[in-house]
Amino acid sequence: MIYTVTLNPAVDYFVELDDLKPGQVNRSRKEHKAPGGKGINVSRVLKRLGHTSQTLGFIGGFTGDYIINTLQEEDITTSFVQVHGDTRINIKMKGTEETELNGTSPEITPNHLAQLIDQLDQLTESDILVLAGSVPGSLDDTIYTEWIHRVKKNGVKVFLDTSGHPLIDAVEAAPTFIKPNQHELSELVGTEINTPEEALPYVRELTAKGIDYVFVTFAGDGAVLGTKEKVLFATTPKGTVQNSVGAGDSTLAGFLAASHKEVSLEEAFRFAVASGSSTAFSKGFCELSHVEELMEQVNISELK
Ligand SMILES: Nc1ncnc2c1ncn2[C@@H]1O[C@H](COP(=O)(O)OP(=O)(O)OP(=O)(O)O)[C@@H](O)[C@H]1O
Ligand SMILES: O=P(O)(O)OC[C@@]1(O)O[C@H](CO)[C@@H](O)[C@@H]1O
Repeated sequence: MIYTVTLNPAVDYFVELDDLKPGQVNRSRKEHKAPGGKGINVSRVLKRLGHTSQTLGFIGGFTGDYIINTLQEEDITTSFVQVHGDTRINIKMKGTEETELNGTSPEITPNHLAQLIDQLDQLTESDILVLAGSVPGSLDDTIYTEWIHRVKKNGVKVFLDTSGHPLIDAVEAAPTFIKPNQHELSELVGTEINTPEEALPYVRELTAKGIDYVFVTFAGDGAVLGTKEKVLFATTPKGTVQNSVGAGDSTLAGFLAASHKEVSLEEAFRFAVASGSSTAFSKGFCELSHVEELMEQVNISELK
């Protein structure tokens, strides 16, 4: 079973406006809401791609109820730990540019934390654990690192998608998979990375630490996937970006979905990139038929 952990879920509130004018009353043209948070997005995309998963993490209040109800309507199993405050609301504004305002997490107590750790301790070597998103302020930045060490003892494979200190710390614990974007990789290695070629030596360093898959995305400028054996480059399909929220989560979900079918590394890479782009070119998340269509535009080569 695939388990996704979202420590800090969100109701994503999408607002479309002509232009965002700071310091003025702005009025939206259109709005909608959706359950959000990186692990939850991975579960929702997996479902669209025909795979089941279970969502874990902390949730609370009326916003939490909305997330749970919507996921259950989509036939996704939820096993969140209930906390006392309200799950945050993240505002995603689309004017001439995309602007995001992500909220803070409700407080997570030691008791809540212990409940989630109990769930993680049930996982076994046939399970995959996705740890995705920011770490709430009431938890330690090293939490992903501790959990990677803990569940690896039981043979669990860990897919990690986070940024900043939690990522810098966790690479030393060698998760199975990481998916930094170009900026997150730059922060991780302490050097600005502008091109896939510049990423190559750092991707090699990371795989040498024992990370099986290092997947670096460059938005519409391609992606890099490194393993111990080789480092691949993929072009991204061309199209009009409608919404980049969840594109990276769709890439991760696409890679998981393809890997479950035991296809070649190249095919899994192609499917993952097409999944990310399908979401970027859609109002919501990707659809399988669109992903398959876009795969034809993804060209893979080896970086040397
Ligand atoms: N302009 C674009 N054209 C084509 N595909 C895109 C574009 N932007 C994003 N994508 C797709 O989404 C994937 C992830 O994009 P990106 O590098 O922005 O990651 P991210 O920052 O993790 O995403 P997110 O916006 O979800 O946080 C890319 O590998 C690509 O497949
Ligand atoms: O604040 P975090 O946890 O880093 O990111 C949260 C978030 O921006 O990530 C998802 C898109 O990847 C959204 O659904 C959500 O609002």
